[in-house]
Amino acid sequence: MDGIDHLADERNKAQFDVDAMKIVWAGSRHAFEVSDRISKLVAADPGFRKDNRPMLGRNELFKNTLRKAAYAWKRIIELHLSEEEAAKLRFYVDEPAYTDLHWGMFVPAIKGQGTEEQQQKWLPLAYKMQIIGCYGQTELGHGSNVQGLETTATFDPQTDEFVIHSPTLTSSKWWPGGLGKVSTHGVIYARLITDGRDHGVHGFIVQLRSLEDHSPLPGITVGDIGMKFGNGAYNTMDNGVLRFDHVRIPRDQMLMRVSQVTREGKYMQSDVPRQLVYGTMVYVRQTIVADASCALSRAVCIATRYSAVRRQFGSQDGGPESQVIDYKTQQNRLFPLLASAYAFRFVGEWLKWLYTDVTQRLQTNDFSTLPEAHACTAGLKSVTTTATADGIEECRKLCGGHGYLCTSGLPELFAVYVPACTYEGDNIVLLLQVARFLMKTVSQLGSGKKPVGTTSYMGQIEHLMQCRSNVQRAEDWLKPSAILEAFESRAARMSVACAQNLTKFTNPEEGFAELSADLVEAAVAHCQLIIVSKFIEKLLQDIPGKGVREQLEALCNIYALFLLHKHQGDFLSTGCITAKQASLANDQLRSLYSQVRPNAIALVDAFNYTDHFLGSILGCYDGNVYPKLYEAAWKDPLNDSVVPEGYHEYIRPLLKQNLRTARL
Ligand SMILES: CCCCCCCCCC/C=C\CCC/C=C/C(=O)SCCNC(=O)CCNC(=O)[C@H](O)C(C)(C)COP(=O)(O)OP(=O)(O)OC[C@H]1O[C@@H](n2cnc3c(N)ncnc32)[C@H](O)[C@@H]1OP(=O)(O)O
Ligand SMILES: Cc1cc2nc3c(=O)[nH]c(=O)nc-3n(C[C@H](O)[C@H](O)[C@H](O)COP(=O)(O)OP(=O)(O)OC[C@H]3O[C@@H](n4cnc5c(N)ncnc54)[C@H](O)[C@@H]3O)c2cc1C
Repeated sequence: MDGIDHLADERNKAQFDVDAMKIVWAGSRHAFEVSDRISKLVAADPGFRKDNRPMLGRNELFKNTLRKAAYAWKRIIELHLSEEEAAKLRFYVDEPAYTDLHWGMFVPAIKGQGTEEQQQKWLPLAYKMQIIGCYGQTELGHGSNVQGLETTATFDPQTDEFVIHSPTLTSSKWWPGGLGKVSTHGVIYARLITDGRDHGVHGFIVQLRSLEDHSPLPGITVGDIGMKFGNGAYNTMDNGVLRFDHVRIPRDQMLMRVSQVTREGKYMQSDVPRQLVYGTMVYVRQTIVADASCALSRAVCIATRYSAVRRQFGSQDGGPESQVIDYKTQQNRLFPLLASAYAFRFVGEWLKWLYTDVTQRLQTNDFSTLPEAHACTAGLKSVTTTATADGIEECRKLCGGHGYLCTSGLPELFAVYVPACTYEGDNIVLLLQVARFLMKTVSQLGSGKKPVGTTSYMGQIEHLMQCRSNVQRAEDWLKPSAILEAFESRAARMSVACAQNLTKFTNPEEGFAELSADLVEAAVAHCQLIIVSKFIEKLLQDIPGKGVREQLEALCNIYALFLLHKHQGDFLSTGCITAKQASLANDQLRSLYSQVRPNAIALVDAFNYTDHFLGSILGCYDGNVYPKLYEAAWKDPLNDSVVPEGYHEYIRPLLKQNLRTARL
């Protein structure tokens, strides 16, 4: 617009090397270079324009998504992009589409649950997009309770086929993304029945539509489930409904890595745990944690830049008013979110490592870390998505009235993001899984079995149950040991209290249900400890770049002390800290805000988001917000005419009638 960087003064205040921080954020120089190159490529291509999304009707919106997905694929082929680059391109195109489920769930389900032979047959077709797949698990009647699914796959030994059937209305598949209008195939979860015996839920590859004319195959009824929350947003996705009427598939389309059905119809289980049928969910939950840091950092980038641009009150002698970012209340809402974005980034990196490690162990039939991987992915998915969804809404409020405009980018981001609290497992249901894992860990403490991994802190249970924090001055809260001890003792004491209360019930399941709210809180405390400790571990690594480590230390302390302040009820009631120490933590938090304030804009610049990806006038790099808002308003279709359509039908007659009444 005017070519001036309105945030230049803010950028000049930075006390650290922003380029070095960009590499820390990206994970490596290589990751940064790929991300930087691909984001610019997408931003420069008018084929990936997205600013009109909230204005489009469903059909137009969906067709536009189909066009973009096909165009993205064309560019991926033309540019010979690697798998990593192609994934980045889809990420920066920034539009939920059937391809998310094809690459994100269908392919991983075949990789994780298919035999070598099945992978060789199906993966090349999927990689070339000669078939398009979805993940068909949830039904109208059951989502969380996977064992409650009703779709059946009955083996017919006469023909060597499975008969896939939806016996009830509630067994209709409901929600799978990409299913409604696009997928040709699906990994469909159904109860396996052989010789009249029900062996529980298994995955099957089922063709849904003709590869010739896209019409549903005989016995298949399929469609979209309808509009979802928000304009644009997740409505680019065709979440679907699907019913089977005795659809026959060959026996070799049951995914048979975990268990097999022989030609004679004999059910056999490999020596791998049956929970591997849930493996795709573990994989996706892990990616959702990394995605949380992307969504939250995006909202925080918008709110931080706008908070530096926006001025309100406080003018002295006719000088400029105060930047709203200088209000302590604004900092107290914004900076913990900034710190959370970094915290989720690092815990996401660690979770990716954990997932890779468990996958490698599975190859060698070492299943020992699977329960922990399940608990960590479930718990961290839950805690990070809840905080991110709440954080995006807080960023909208931090931007005042303008945050409510679609051009702020925040309403759409919120609408797209909130279902992350539900999909891939409802957040409460997942925290209850963590709680079960914790209760099991506590119950084994007396048996001499040493807790490992993320529960290893429970190995010092005697100390954690009686220790008292020795913080005496606000600065003492900057010591990682002080923070870790407080978080470990809080988590341990909450788990032990739940375990003790559970013993009061004769029926453990009844006790678990009765105490479930406390159990969820204990699970949250455990997950927050993981995030804090992974941030602290990150700081033990070599971190090059002037001032980068100091900024990360400040953010780590803000993240931990903000949680401590927010959950001080837990810390106080379990006796881990005193009221005086809680107050000192708050004093330290305020001074950390002052330390971060001059660096705030540079800390969000380090995310390296293009204006195209941010999709926000309030968050634009140059901070030239007002002219852009003013110009965008005039582009609204409602301003195409000065006198609105409908004036003659609805406004003029009203005014005339009021005129007559007034004359009376
Ligand atoms: C502005 C534009 C921006 C654009 C941005 C675009 C972003 C796009 C991002 C897209 C990302 C994603 C797209 C979303 C796609 C969504 C897909 C889905 O939702 S798929 C469906 C997911 N469904 C669920 O998650 C169901 C949840 N339920 C379950 O997982 C289970 O049933 C559970 C965990 C509740 C268990 O229930 P139950 O108690 O019945 O247990 P079981 O008897 O089945 O098993 C008990 C035993 O197994 C252990 N267990 C359970 N799960 C697992 C597992 N996954 N791995 C390992 N072990 C597991 C459990 O702990 C028990 O162990 P035990 O030792 O016996 O105690
Ligand atoms: C946008 C979106 C995309 C999706 N994509 C797919 C897809 O591609 N493929 C697919 O198969 N599915 C998909 N799903 C479905 C999704 O996985 C389920 O909706 C999710 O697992 C939650 O299950 P539910 O809907 O049965 O919720 P419910 O379990 O019915 O939850 C309702 C309420 O009950 C509570 N509750 C349930 N059980 C318990 C319990 N045991 N204890 C305490 N409280 C409980 C929950 O906390 C929640 O508050 C998608 C969903 C959405 C919203």
